[in-house]
Amino acid sequence: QDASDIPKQKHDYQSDVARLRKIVVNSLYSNRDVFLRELISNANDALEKLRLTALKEPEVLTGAEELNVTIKAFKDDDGSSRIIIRDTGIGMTPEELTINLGTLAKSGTSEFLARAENTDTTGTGNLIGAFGLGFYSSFLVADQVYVSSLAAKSSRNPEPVQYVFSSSADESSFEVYPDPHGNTLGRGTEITLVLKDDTQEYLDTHKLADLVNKHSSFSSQFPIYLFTQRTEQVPDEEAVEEVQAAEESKTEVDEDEVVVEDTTEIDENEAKEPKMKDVVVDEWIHLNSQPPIWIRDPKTVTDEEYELFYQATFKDFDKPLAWHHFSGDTGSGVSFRAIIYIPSRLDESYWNNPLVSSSKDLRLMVKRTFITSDLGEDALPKWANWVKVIVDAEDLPLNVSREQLQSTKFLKQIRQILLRHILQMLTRVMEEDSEKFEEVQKVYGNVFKLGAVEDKRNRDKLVALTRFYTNQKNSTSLDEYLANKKQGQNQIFYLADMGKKPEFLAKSVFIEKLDARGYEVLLLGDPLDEIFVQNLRVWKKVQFQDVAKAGLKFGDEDPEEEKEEIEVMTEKFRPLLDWLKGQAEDVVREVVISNRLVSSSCAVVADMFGYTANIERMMSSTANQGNQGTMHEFAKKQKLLEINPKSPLIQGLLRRVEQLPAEDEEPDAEAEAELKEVASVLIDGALVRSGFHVPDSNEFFTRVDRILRRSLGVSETAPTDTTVKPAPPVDPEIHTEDDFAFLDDLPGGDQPGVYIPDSSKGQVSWEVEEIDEEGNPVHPRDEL
Ligand SMILES: Nc1ncnc2c1ncn2[C@@H]1O[C@H](COP(=O)(O)OP(=O)(O)OP(=O)(O)O)[C@@H](O)[C@H]1O
Repeated sequence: QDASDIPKQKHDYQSDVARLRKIVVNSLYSNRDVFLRELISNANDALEKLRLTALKEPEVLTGAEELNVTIKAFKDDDGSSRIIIRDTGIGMTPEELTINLGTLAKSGTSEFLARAENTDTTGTGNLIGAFGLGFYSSFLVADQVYVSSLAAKSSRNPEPVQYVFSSSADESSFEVYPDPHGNTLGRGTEITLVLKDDTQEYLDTHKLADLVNKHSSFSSQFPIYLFTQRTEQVPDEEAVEEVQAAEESKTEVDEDEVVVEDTTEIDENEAKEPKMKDVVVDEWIHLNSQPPIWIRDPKTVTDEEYELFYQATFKDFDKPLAWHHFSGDTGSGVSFRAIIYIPSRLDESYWNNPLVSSSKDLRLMVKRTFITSDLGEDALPKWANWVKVIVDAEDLPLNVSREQLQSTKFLKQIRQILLRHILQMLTRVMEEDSEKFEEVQKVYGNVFKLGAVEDKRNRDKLVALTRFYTNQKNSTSLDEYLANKKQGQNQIFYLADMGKKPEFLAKSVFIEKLDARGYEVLLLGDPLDEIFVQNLRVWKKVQFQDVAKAGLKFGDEDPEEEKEEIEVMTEKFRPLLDWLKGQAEDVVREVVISNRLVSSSCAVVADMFGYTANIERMMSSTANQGNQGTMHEFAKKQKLLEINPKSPLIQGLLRRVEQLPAEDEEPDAEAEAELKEVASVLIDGALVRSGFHVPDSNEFFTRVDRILRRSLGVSETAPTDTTVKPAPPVDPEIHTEDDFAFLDDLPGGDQPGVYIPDSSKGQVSWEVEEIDEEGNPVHPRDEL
């Protein structure tokens, strides 16, 4: 590739590339193998791009006939060891060589850099495995790299010229220049790696073949050929002719053609002449000659093959959690084969935009040829759009475009089929492998709840996959819950409080009695849980009952007896109920005798149409979005104060209320004020215990303070010593600029304006009002 007389354009690497190359060059040797996988993957991408472009512009196919990748390792005449990886793909123009190989465009790379520079070299090795370095992995094994490329001929580029990109591992620059050999490639890209002294092992064709088989045989749909030489014994008599034949086959190989079969043939009647001699036979071996795994019979594919295929195809370096390989017919006569994979984690962005669904990893092939992985928005519902799927349709035309595809029945049908299989597969994991199902729950537990809300058609199957905490178990399905319900119980009890841990919820006043009596209650701490039950409302004809709301029924009550008991109690506590209602009228609609409390004295319960504390919080976090108005205010007031007639505190309060002077008697202002204070603390306490906000927390604590003093026998009116150290005297001296040097370091420098910390961006807004000298706002209208 020497081209001393050709003018070369020299470029400095963009700084990130320089950093990246440094890491690569200095990083551990154990990961060097990845270079081959990365370069083959690039070659495959280039071939794929060519084929897709050719659908619209067949002209790009001129120049080289076969679409393939070839690999040749040899010792050059100058003693250097070289590997040449060549593809007949789309190729690169000189500008593309400069931009694609001299700058970094990959999104993951800056993350990689940040992490790699903070880790020791062992860690870097793992990172390389996880991220994939693309072209730069060449420098793991090579001192010097040449990339010759001839872009495909097209209307925009009717006369492409072959250019070379050249760079060595220790330079911070690269060169791009016209290939001194001219347009030798026909089309595509040839990467020549001049191996380092300590990477000579890659000259070994067995090693190369093993590497390709391990990593790349899945990642390329195009044939990959490896150049090999073997020694063969041939009769000496034919020596001259044989040598010529071998020469011929060698020349053939030296040109663009790829010869798959052994070209040396031995004549049958040569047995007469036993004298033999050794000849070296050149051979191109087809490395990935096995059909792709989705075409194969699932029985013949090993788990490791499924995993490697997944990792190579979807560029996920974690192993999948599970997969399902099947074939079928869409019903409109298109037969297909598919593999569905469940990744081991959800993309971090999954929950950012809960209502938008686009599946990036639904790879559609037709007759083994990749067509598209973009099946448009809503190709799958949101709950399922994280699956990674490969579908190969046998009977669709190869040149179908994405737009055409969307108008075919095929897409709609395949969508239903995929969804059915995803659900079958998850259900099978649930039924047959509880350990794996636990892992699935960890990652996708909330996804199933979302699905049950979103996908009405598959609701029942998705609900069956959901799991919940309860006061009795760490995990239950709704069916298990129903199997455990008590005689007469006709409600599914749940307590929802967003963001709270199950252990906390288990101590709530609302489940006191249920828990004490042995009833199971779902403890829902995730915001999605409440949305889930609100949407579902009923499961297998049993209604969900929020235990923080009115309407709770155990189911074993004798309605007559209970009614009577409540009536008796209500009569007995009438004076207290009436009096408390007067005290609590700002917060609750009614005060009633409770049948849900055991040890607590009282609780605030949402009425049928009222908001529970959980919903109220959700509403107020969106309150400034308006349009809630009176309905919101109305719903907020729909609460009941329930009192526990068995609580000594309540009984004591009743006695004190009864002792208050009647209306026609002389009022006892002091006794009344004291009682009011107790009531107020009781009501506020009930609000807090029930998860609501106290209307005025200052007032609340002042009252608590007074009551505490009373119980300690301290004077209620004795003032606290409030003397404090006053501020130092006025200091009119102006400070030097140095005292404000720190201001320069603040974002925005010394510019006037409001500085918003990054963490609050988008959350704060303000309006600026112009004021006149007297401090009055200036309204534009004033100027009229
Ligand atoms: N053999 C090739 N033929 C044509 N273009 C290539 C070839 N190899 C690399 N390129 C171009 O150079 C770009 C950069 O390659 P690189 O391998 O660094 O990153 P990538 O391929 O985009 O990312 P990744 O390897 O992680 O998929 C590619 O996007 C492609 O445009």
